[in-house]
Amino acid sequence: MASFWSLGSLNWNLSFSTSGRRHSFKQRQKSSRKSFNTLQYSRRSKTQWHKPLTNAIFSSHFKESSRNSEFHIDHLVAKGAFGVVFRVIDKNAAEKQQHKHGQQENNTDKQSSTPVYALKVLKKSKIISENSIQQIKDEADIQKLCGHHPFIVQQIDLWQNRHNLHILSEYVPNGELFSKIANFSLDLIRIYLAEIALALDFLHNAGIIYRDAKPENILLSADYHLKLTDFGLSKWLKLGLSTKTMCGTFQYMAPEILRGEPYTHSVDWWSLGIIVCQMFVKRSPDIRQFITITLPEHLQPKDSVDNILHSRQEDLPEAINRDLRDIDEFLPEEVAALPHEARDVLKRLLEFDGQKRLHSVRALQKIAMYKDFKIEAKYLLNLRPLDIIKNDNITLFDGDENIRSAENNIEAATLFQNF
Ligand SMILES: Nc1ncnc2c1ncn2[C@@H]1O[C@H](COP(=O)(O)OP(=O)(O)OP(=O)(O)O)[C@@H](O)[C@H]1O
Repeated sequence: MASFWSLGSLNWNLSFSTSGRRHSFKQRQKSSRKSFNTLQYSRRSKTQWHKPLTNAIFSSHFKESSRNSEFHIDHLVAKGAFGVVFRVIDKNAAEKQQHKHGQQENNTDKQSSTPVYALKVLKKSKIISENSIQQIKDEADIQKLCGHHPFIVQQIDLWQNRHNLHILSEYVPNGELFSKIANFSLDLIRIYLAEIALALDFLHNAGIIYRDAKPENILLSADYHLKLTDFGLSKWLKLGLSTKTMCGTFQYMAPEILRGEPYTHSVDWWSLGIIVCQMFVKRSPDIRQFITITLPEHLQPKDSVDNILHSRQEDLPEAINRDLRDIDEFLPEEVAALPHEARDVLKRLLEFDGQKRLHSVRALQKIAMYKDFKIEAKYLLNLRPLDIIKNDNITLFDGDENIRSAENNIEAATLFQNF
């Protein structure tokens, strides 16, 4: 969870400290409030039902036979806005495996083939009270449709019990992008930028805008390739169309979103530009110099995102533009010392004008950084990021110690029991 802070020298944090949706926020929509009223009405009007009403609300997407008893909770991975993520072990498969290994003494082998998954558990009551029913269904649909992509986390199953929704996904074992790696070489960035670009381009072509690209949602697989997760702010939107709901994580939000203007899929490429800039120089550009966001007094950045979620339209940040004469004014000064192809890619991704911004894999392929390099999944998967990490003397942090602490395991068990 603390990956943001592991990049200690990131000097600007306009994100909002939050116990809720970590640093992300979404403006409440009138339409979803309406659906909540409808829900309350039907709750009153119906006198008898066999299953809890909340089951019916979600049953189109989350099957009603809970699979909770099939899994051991191994440990708590993260706490999110609506619930928690656990690392779980499939009991049956683990038993079969143990049986198979029978007399074998080699513990390492047994462990490496343990059938583990990520289980996201979300509180129905919170989803209903936040008017996020459709959002959670879209999240489930989108991950289901796109999870077969090599750089997107695959969804395995969805179910519910009386109080919670469950999303079972493949477990991505090496944590969030910046919790393991703090220094990135040009060769490593070239691979990682290409992998996330492919994932975003795939989503866009499937008629989805992602809207929450940030290091916390980019996970490192066993062989240190990347996987995009968390479709909580994604929305169905055909390529070429625009939308205007103000949402995202401040530090990664494109200028047009901050200005409250209609925006397109190119906002995801802006966020990618911010992430790439962090990889190159360990700092984010400071958009506050160019867009002054004036929050109402009761909504200062220290406040929880929940406050913003609940705010009325007129309470939302007001953005005032200052003209940008040269992109170098905006980028951190360390960028000037980077090689030409690195500066070039940053300038193209962090183009203030959403229409002029680089916004496709095809365009990315044409720039200097990708000369003699194929931005294709097959090509990338044949590369070995771990070799580059070793060759370029990049330090890997062991983020697992915390996760495996006894305290964490007790907290996980208690949390799960209470769910
Ligand atoms: N499949 C997975 N494998 C390993 N870790 C995961 C997986 N899915 C999620 N996580 C971890 O759990 C964190 C929270 O997951 P996710 O973003 O899906 O939940 P959320 O409730 O939407 O959180 P947030 O409020 O931060 O957006 C991720 O940032 C990541 O560290």
